[in-house]
Amino acid sequence: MTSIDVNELIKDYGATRAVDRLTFSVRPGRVTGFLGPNGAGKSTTMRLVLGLDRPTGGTATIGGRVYAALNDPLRRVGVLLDAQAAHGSRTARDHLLTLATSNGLGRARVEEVLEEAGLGRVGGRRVKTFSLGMRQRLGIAAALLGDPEVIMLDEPSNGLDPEGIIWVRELMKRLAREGRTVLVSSHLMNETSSFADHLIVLGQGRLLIDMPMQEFLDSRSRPRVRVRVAKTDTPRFSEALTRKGLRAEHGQDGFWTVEAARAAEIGTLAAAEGIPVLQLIDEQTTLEQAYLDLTAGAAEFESAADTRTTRQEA
Ligand SMILES: Nc1ncnc2c1ncn2[C@@H]1O[C@H](COP(=O)(O)OP(=O)(O)OP(=O)(O)O)[C@@H](O)[C@H]1O
Repeated sequence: MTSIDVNELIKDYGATRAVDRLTFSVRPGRVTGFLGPNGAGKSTTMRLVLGLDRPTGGTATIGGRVYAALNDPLRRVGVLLDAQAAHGSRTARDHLLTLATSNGLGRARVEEVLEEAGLGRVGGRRVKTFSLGMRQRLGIAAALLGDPEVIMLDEPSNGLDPEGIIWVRELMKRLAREGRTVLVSSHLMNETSSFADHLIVLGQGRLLIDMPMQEFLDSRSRPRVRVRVAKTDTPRFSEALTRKGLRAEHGQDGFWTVEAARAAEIGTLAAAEGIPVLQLIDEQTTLEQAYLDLTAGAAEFESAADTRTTRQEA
């Protein structure tokens, strides 16, 4: 079985350290989600694994060998890096045929992957007439062409419609069930949690998380309660929460947000104090929020709005 192994990997572009002493393994038989904000180093890491760039330090290997040393690389590793890579004036079928014949693969395999990617009926159309989603499907078809043990997809759901997103999700799960090594990059935590068994998160070129998805879900998704009491009861309620060691914030909308607590606990506490509860809601911190908290500060580019909010809070 073939793993991708990254060991103490470093890549500098001038003064920018894009990848900073990364060490992790991508194992077969599961889908590994590869996440991080813009500029975190995901694409650079993938390019280094594929020998498209030279590391400044460390190693990146596939099945223990650098990509350039693999025999028959298309049959070992399937890659989607840039869906725009196909030549626009070629038909989708010709694009795949060129790849197939230069790698000793037959015409029948081209038809199989066209069908698999839902492009069976448009295989004769020129790529320049394709939507982004269709190009994405073509890129995935090309990645599957050599029936490879290792599949690396950079943002495969980019431009896909909801049906396409479900298709790519089911495809990745199936490839992993077949025992292949599947590495998929994304920006979106919620989306990744729908298909990945394992999670690797980067921030500013460094490894932030390398753990099973379920473990991340269990550790990051905490319960919390939103509760409202009368203004006159606010000081007593605040004291009661503090006595219980609960962390709470009082918002401008009059609600308290109590972290790591459930409605039953807060309702009982208020009742014991004789404080009428006006509203009480169980909440869950969302996965996307947990991910944003994790990568906060590691994002290279923040939107102007985000920066403003941070300043106001500071
Ligand atoms: N060819 C290059 N020359 C100079 N700097 C580069 C080059 N490629 C990447 N970088 C820099 O390396 C860092 C990591 O970029 P990279 O594209 O790997 O991140 P990413 O996680 O894939 O981001 P995104 O989600 O935006 O694709 C960034 O600071 C980027 O500007």
